[in-house]
Amino acid sequence: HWGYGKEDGPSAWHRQYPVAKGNRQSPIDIIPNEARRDSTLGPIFLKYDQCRSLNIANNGHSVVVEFDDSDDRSVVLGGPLDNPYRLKQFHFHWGGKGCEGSEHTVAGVGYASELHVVHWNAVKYKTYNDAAAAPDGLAVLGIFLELGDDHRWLHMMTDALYMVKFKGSATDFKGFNPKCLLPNSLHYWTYLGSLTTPPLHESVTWIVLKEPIVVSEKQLGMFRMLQFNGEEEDQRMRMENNFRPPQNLKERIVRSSN
Ligand SMILES: NS(=O)(=O)c1ccc(O)c(NC(=O)NCCCCO)c1
Ligand SMILES: [Zn+2]
Repeated sequence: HWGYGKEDGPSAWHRQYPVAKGNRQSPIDIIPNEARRDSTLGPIFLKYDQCRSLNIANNGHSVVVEFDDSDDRSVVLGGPLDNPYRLKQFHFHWGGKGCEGSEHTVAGVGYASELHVVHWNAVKYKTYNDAAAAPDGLAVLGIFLELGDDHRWLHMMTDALYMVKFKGSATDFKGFNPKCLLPNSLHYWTYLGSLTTPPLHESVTWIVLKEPIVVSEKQLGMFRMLQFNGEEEDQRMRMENNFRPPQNLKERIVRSSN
């Protein structure tokens, strides 16, 4: 199975997932001066007030909070999107102690972590899995995390991490609204890309916010109590450095909101 180690990590994924060498892979290095300011790009709107979080889980690659996506109660719309995309889950990617951990980089500089809020096109596709394999199936909001003071609300999630220490563990996680994890500004870069983990489907319209949120080293350190391995496995592997490095931009341009 794939992972983030020397033998099963990002440089090996192409063997089982040849699309890893495709033309619209993610993440990328975003170069602000080369992004095309596009006046036709409107603001994005995040309609999360009616969202219903269900559970928090360790899937062996990250920690994921899942939402009830049985109707259009919580969606992202506007910006580069032609219709509303339904909120499905959010998860994080992070580094080891003090080293980089984001997936996208900005002019070659990485952040300590990156939050991905995943939405799917339920107007055109019947299921999330169908959407995840379609070129306009997913819209993922990328939010950078930089180190500084404690984040006021992140503790609501990090307090639950001890319940999902091992791969395959999950627990109820109700009443969490990801709006509390957004920065002040919704200015963004957008480009067409892919899932950053296998199966690496080229199905994502990326919307990467320019303004990071701030979390403390202590809070980010809580993520590293998680493990890649299941409880019954004898090899204990701390969950960290679960990020794919930037991929070739190929024939793409990155657009910038105003
Ligand atoms: N990082 S991402 O581009 O935002 C992203 C968004 C949605 C996804 O579905 C995946 N990948 C995924 O689900 N892979 C299946 C195996 C994982 C659980 O076993 C990655
Ligand atoms: Zn991700």
